[in-house]
Amino acid sequence: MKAPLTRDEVARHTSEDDLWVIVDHKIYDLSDFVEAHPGGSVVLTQVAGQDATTAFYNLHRHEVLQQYASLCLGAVDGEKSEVIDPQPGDLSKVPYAEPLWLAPQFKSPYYSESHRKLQKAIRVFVEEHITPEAMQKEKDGTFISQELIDKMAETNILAMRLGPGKHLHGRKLLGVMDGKDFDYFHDLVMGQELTRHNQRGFQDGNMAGMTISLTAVQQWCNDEALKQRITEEVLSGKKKMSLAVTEAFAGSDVAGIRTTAELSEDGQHWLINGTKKWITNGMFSDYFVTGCKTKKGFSVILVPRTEDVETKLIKTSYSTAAATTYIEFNNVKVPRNHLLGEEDKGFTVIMSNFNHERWMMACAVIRWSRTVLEECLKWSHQRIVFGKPLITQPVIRQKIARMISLVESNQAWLEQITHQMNHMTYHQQSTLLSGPIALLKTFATRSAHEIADDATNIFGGRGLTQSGMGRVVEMFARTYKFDAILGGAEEVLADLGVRQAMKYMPKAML
Ligand code: HEM
Repeated sequence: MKAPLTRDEVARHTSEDDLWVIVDHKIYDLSDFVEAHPGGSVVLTQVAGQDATTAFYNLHRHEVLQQYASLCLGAVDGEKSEVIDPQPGDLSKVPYAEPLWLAPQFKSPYYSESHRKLQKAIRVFVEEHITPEAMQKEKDGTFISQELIDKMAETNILAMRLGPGKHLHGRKLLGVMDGKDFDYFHDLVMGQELTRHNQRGFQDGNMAGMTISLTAVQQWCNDEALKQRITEEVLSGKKKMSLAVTEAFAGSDVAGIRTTAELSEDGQHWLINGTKKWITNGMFSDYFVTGCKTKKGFSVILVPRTEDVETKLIKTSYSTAAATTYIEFNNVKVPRNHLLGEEDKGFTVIMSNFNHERWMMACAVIRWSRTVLEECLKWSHQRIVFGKPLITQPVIRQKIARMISLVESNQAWLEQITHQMNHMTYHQQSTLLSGPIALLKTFATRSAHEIADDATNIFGGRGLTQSGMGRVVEMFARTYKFDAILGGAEEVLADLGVRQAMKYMPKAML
């Protein structure tokens, strides 16, 4: 019979080729791992035969133990593990790590049982199917796999990403709800949960282009058969698409773009010439919703990839998994019915399309900020400095207080705007909510700026390191600017928000 795994037994395994330690009441046989340990062998021999729980959590993320579970011999006789081992779909027990509506003790007027069911289902999906691929792609910079796209098409995740609408009717969403019941709070849940793999480049690589361009086809395509075909191709994952507005010549100042669209002599085709820059997912797109200069203004045209479309990868500060692209249109011939909205009236198309994009970006960056807050709460309880946990330092508590206030106020404003979206038509949203959404996104990314700064200081060197304890904070601090710039830069959006308010000021003297 095997000897019971007691602490005395552990204390007998203290040599480099026979080395056991205890972490969280479990015994690990590190004999074959000592040489491979990324932290070196010396530190392990120093704790051989001992309880190394405090030392371990001072230096490692809990997930390390899950990755190396095969080294575990079992629990110490009569003892029970104290650390929470998260299972797919679990809610975090860390205060403020989940939005209040998910904390059992709190109530919210906005969410019902179907939001909870969807939240649970998408969290499991993200943890099981998206996170492993996201981590790999963020590192190697390659694009999303067709296998994952197919899974997201089958479960209707792709379709949900366009927001509520007729395209969801008749679809079963992640097996838990009917598409016709999907509202903007379900949309918010999806937008927030889909960031939880914490890989910012991959987050955009995961069909972000589709979410901001197929919406324009849905709302503005004048040819019903064309609209149905494109929607079917893209939502089934067979074809990919992106929004091609920004150029080297013009970013937020859309009026300055130089790509031209001219009608052919027989009037049957558009001929597109020009370039586009920083186009998310462009490398693997089959269609480009493209902003063009036309005779008397600006128009939006759906351009299919042909041999006259050239795409080159741009390296940015997040992973090339996002497929950020430079595009050249060289006399590309596009059928006339591919015009979206009216000729020369493309501003209306682009501006109303921007609302959902900016709102989605706010959902995502607010959720990311919350994850960083959770990381800071965990780390400051776990990290021992000057002989005490970091959280015992008042200066750290001040930083965390500010983070909590920013995250919670952003989420509350987001939910209030989402509630309005649920009660407005697309047209009402365009006129009444473009200002509030622009201001919300600006406030969310300014908050992210402060949160990234404080979180990096809390994590110290680890906040600057791409692996290990601080990897989530390092990624956030390096990439939150994508949310501050894409979809409209902070300054432009802040200005838009105030100009919208000016429009509605009473004419009379006040
Ligand atoms: C089950 C036991 C252990 C496993 C599986 C393990 C695994 C790892 C891994 C994967 C890393 C790379 C960094 C990361 O991903 O977090 C690492 C780093 C490190 N480990 Fe361990 N480790 C164990 C126990 C220990 C113990 C008991 C100590 C110290 C007493 C220790 C000290 C270190 C140090 C100093 C680093 C470098 C950390 C840094 O650069 O911040 N390890 N370990």
